[in-house]
Amino acid sequence: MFTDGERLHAFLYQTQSLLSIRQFTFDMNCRVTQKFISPNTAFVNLEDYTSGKDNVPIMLVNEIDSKLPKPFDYVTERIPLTSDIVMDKESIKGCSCLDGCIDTTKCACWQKTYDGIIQSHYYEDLIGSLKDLFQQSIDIEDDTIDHTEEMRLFLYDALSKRNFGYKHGRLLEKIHSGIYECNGKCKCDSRCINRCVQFGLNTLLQIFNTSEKGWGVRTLYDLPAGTFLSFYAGEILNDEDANRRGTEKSMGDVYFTALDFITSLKPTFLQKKSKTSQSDEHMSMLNEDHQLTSNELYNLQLNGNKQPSTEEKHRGLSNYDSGVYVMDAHYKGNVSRFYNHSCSPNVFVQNVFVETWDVRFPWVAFYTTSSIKAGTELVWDYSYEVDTVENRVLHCRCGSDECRHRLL
Ligand SMILES: C[S@@+](CC[C@H](N)C(=O)[O-])C[C@H]1O[C@@H](n2cnc3c(N)ncnc32)[C@H](O)[C@@H]1O
Repeated sequence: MFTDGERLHAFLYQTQSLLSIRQFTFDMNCRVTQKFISPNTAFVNLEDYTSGKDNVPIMLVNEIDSKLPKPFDYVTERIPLTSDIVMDKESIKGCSCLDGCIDTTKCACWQKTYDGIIQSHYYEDLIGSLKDLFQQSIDIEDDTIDHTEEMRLFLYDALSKRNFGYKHGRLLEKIHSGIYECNGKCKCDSRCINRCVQFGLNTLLQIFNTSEKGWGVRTLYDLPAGTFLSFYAGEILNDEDANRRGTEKSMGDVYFTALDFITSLKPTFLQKKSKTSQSDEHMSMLNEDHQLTSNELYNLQLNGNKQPSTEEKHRGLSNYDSGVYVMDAHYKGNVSRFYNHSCSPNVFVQNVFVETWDVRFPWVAFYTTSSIKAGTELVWDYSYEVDTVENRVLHCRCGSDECRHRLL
């Protein structure tokens, strides 16, 4: 009997168990064996909508009528639409850990995640106060000593104690500056604690007809907080193709998700622009949890060619073109294309880097914000900006008490 995650992980690691810590929970409210059974009659009931293409079967039920979703190719990858979309997979580095990356302060991949936090404007206050603490702990009288490396290690240690990143296979807090998982160049193996999204789907989900919002996704079992659900699979489009598809009536931007991690890393760049400038407005619409609308994309394209700021150069962001890429799951996609919006979401989005550290191409991964009961719909906040798309109004039907009433 294990009462804490550390001991359980050590046991699984040492015994080279095929079980993963992600298959366990210490959340006593989670009834792990009790499957959700809908009381309604189903007109359609498919055991595996993916036809074996995903890691685990995904059921589909329709309790409203006998329709199915419009056909599309079920894929479990991210597929560049055109040959000009090339990810930089060369500059990725691996760690040399042999302990399953338990000591996160020594793992090069965790350090990459920590470095992102240290440099990100989101964590300015936290990092500032940690740096103050460090200053207080050293001998400031002797200014001949360079404390840079010592401070770096101090910050890594402090961040690891605050549980940034995966904890026993769960992600309890979003990391705005991205997560860098261990990868194919690392010495660690699949038992490493810094690998999650790369294993793909492993929870049992069900696609169902919500009636007011079209198809949606619910969980068939209770899920603890921070559980990884799935990542957004589909086609990667450049801005030109996204514009074309987004404005075509037969396609539209319904299944678009912006890969706008770069824009979320550019605070200096945004702040430097005049508040009233048109480009500023368009850039500020793009936060990292944002499903891109075609108009926004068009405007971004018009205003997107800027000189890199000092911060961009510092973080190596200027190594890449300034294009914003979009994931489109209209023709090719996975279960993630069916997650609906809610103004009180129970799912959050995390940018994760797996086989590439190219900041233009993070994996858009979905995790639970809190523990969720079997049968509950899984919903995230699309963060659309109302009135940004001409002649388009989309009323929100999330039903939450905090509903903002309009999606667009
Ligand atoms: C990414 S798709 C989600 C899956 C979609 N329901 C389906 O049937 O394929 C986004 C679309 O779902 C609908 N939708 C999602 N959340 C909604 C909400 N809270 N209120 C109204 N419609 C919603 C809207 O039509 C939106 O354009």
